[in-house]
Amino acid sequence: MIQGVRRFHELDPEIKKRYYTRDLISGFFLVSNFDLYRSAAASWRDTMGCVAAPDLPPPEQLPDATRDILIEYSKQVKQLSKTILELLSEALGLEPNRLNQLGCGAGQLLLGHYYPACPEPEVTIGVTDHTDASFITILLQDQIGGLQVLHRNKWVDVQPRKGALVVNLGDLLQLVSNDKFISVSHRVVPKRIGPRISVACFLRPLIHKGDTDSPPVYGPIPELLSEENPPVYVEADVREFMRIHSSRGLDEPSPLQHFRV
Ligand SMILES: O=C(O)CCC(=O)C(=O)O
Ligand SMILES: [Fe+2]
Repeated sequence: MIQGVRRFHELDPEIKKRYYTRDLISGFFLVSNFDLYRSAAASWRDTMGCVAAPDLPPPEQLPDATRDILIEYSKQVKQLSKTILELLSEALGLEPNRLNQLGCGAGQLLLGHYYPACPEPEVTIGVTDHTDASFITILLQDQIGGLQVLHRNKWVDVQPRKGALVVNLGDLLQLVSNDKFISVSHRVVPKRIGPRISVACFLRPLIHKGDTDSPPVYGPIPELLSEENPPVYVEADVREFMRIHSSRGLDEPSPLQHFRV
């Protein structure tokens, strides 16, 4: 998959520009800095991607350079996401199927990032400090490194390991778990060597027009609430949640705070 993402980003710009758009919903896209002019700094990366669940775009809309592997990878990630959501349900003391039934993996967005080698890493940011809006994000990274998570107020490197995936907990999981799980702040620092390739699959509810008749609303899962554990969030319309998420700079506070009690 890493090679497939690299192949696409290293295509002739004349071919790539067919896919360049700021519409990240309708088909396969290439984008650079979706939050340009909203974040304080631009990110040192380009991103390709598409919605991968409920359905990938039709195969003929996917570029040759990445089509077959994208279809295969997305199939595998869908299976894995079911298992991870089962494990997280159990970790919360819920029925194993609870998070899958809630539709936590029903919508998926797959992104393939390309961080070029950077001549001045001291004054550049790969991607700024943020939490993901997803329930969880399944992340594949190559061996270059640069991903960091905030742990006890210190930035800690997430060392690449061959064959390993990183799973980030996102804001929507924090909301439905009523703060039992906390979404992780992370960022990517650029390197003099590169390119660095990563592939992020965001597990989200169904949010696009036509996906569902009524807007999905998510709040703290009732089984997790009690007198000692009252809800700390109100119910959130996820379209509103995502609208807030994508209309701000990635470096601004997460949409979660809008829904705190
Ligand atoms: O490139 C990475 O390792 C992280 C990407 C990321 O944080 C994101 O896409 O939200
Ligand atoms: Fe992220």
